[in-house]
Amino acid sequence: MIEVSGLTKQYGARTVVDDVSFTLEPGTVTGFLGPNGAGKTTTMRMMTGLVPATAGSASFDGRAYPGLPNPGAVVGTLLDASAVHPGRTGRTHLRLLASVVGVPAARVEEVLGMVGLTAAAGRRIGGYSLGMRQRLGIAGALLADPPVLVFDEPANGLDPEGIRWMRDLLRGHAARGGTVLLSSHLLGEVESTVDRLLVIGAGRVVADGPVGDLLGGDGAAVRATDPAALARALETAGFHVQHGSDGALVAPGAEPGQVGAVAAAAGLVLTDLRPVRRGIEDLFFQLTAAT
Ligand SMILES: Nc1ncnc2c1ncn2[C@@H]1O[C@H](COP(=O)(O)OP(=O)(O)OP(=O)(O)O)[C@@H](O)[C@H]1O
Repeated sequence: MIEVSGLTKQYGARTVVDDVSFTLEPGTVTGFLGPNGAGKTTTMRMMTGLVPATAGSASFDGRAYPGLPNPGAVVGTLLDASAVHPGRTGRTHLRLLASVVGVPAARVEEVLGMVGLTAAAGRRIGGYSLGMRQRLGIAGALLADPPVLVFDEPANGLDPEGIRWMRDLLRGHAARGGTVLLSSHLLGEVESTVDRLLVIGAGRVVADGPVGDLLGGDGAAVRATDPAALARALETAGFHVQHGSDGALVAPGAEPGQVGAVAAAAGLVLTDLRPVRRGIEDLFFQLTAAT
């Protein structure tokens, strides 16, 4: 288990991470979400000893990262994918890392295959695309098959296929009992990957809980062949009805099943029915307005 307790970082008079505490359980993927500058990277860097904390602590099964005998075998980090020597090939870079974390060179070929870089392994990193650099960074994090992965904005530069691949990788890791923390400023990027959201704003944790609880159904959007009749039926059934900008009707607070039942009872034909979920931006503004 990972325990972060009261982590705080001040740069001069500015507190950029303010008393951040959370725990991460094995078998889960946690999304660390917040807008640019919220303090995600700084928190992750403090957790992994890259920057000293002004106050507070982070421990991995009871030990601080710098105190781990072989940190790379416990925590795989993706914290700055550009911090690699551009003149080296991907393979050389990983072989150097492998010697640091104490894994055989054969493992380099395995992780190159896992991240889809086998064909590009002999090329210089300077010629890699951003997505390829991300994949190389992920390969490095996976080298020692660590139980914990701490990834900062891993979707950066990845195309939709790459994002799907990463989701499978991280979900697979958690399914095998691993612990994953991944940051993003876009909910859509991580929504289907994570079990839990940890939302940070202006250096403080503003929400922490299962995705469904934080972003649960907030209403239903519906289209019908006779929208006016549907609007009347919904209002008669006690739902408030709004006209969405895209022509759909929106019933705040309604479950799609309730809307479907009203339509069925009124003999109306629906052409589209889906839950409306508030985005991270709405959630974020609501949470920060409340604090
Ligand atoms: N070395 C530093 N010196 C001074 N201020 C810093 C330093 N590093 C980060 N900050 C500031 O700390 C705040 C939090 O930055 P951080 O990179 O942790 O945010 P973030 O949530 O990761 O944002 P992003 O999504 O933009 O990466 C920002 O205002 C940033 O300017």
